[in-house]
Amino acid sequence: MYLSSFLPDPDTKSKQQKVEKGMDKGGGKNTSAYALVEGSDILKLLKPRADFSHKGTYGHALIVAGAAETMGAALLSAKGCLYGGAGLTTLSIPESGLTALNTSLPEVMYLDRDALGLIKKDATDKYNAIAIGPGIGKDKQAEKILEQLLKAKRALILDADALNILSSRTDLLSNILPHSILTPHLKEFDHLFGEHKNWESRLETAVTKAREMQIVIVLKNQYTFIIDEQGSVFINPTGNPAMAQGGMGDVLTGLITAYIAQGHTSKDAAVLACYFHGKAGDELAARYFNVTASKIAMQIPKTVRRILNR
Ligand SMILES: NC(=O)C1=CN([C@@H]2O[C@H](COP(=O)(O)OP(=O)(O)OC[C@H]3O[C@@H](n4cnc5c(N)ncnc54)[C@H](O)[C@@H]3O)[C@@H](O)[C@H]2O)[C@@H](O)CC1
Ligand SMILES: Nc1ncnc2c1ncn2[C@@H]1O[C@H](COP(=O)(O)OP(=O)(O)O)[C@@H](O)[C@H]1O
Repeated sequence: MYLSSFLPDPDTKSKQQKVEKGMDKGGGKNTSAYALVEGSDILKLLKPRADFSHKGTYGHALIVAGAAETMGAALLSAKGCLYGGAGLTTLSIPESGLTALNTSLPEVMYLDRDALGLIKKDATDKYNAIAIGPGIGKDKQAEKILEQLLKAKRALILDADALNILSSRTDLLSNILPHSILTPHLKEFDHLFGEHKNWESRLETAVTKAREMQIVIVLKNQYTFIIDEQGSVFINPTGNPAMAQGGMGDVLTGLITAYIAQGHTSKDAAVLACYFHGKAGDELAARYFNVTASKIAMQIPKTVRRILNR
């Protein structure tokens, strides 16, 4: 299998670049740097829900998301996190979203956005995973919140508007801690790291940046590329065009946050989340012409159960 099968570009030199099946074979020092994620890899990564475990066992996730007009993005991320199995999920949104949160996701806790300004390193210690970005907007207030969270010196999951803010505040890039996860789609990636003529060069930049910054980059597309801190590329084979609807990335961010909260490494959390997100979409697409982001989130526990039962 060649890299070109996973890229939309028709005519790149990547035709010759080999992709190994399975995460064990690819990405290692002496083997191909491109590995196709398989169901068997996922089974090895999943942690069981153990006897005598409780909500504390599965971590506390904080998601900073939403603005008055884009509260939906915040709710979708929280939904992804909840259905992804985090022990506790706290959503930091503007107060105007509180009723919507309590009525649509009663399991999720609320942290007032203004209180977030008071967050110091100690206050973030109680969270096992912190994500910021979906629907927060790009205004000065959103910029300030991002800056403050970066100062808390925690690895973060950075998505959507957090990436857009970073594109215009590149001085903040140096505050991103190792093992943080960036989840750009094509446009967000190019805004952040410069325009690219094709996917192959975009992928090369992603590998360079992931190594340089010691982060994980989830470069979203029909086949999402997960690039780890060593620059190894894991290709996610699940997902389909029925999923091409707004809010899909917000759910993915929540799901990644859930896996980090449950104690996975950044690379494993990204691989698990992308695989199940796409797999849930594939299962739903067998019955529905298009699938909504909410439906994907709610499908996740069924998809995980089915894969474990195999
Ligand atoms: N219910 C809600 O409140 C929703 C809020 N959202 C949030 O709203 C904010 C802005 O989202 P927007 O959709 O306006 O901006 P985006 O930057 O996500 O998309 C802008 C445009 O870029 C193009 N684009 C996106 N992905 C692409 C890809 N993979 N390849 C090629 N072109 C691509 C599309 O034409 C799209 O209209 C984000 O923070 C996002 O999280 C969205 O997630 C949608 C749902
Ligand atoms: N054609 C497709 N095939 C597979 N996955 C897709 C397809 N279209 C979108 N997706 C998935 O949906 C998500 C879209 O993310 P993003 O563009 O950030 O959405 P949004 O900003 O609307 O939440 C990504 O995870 C992407 O892989």
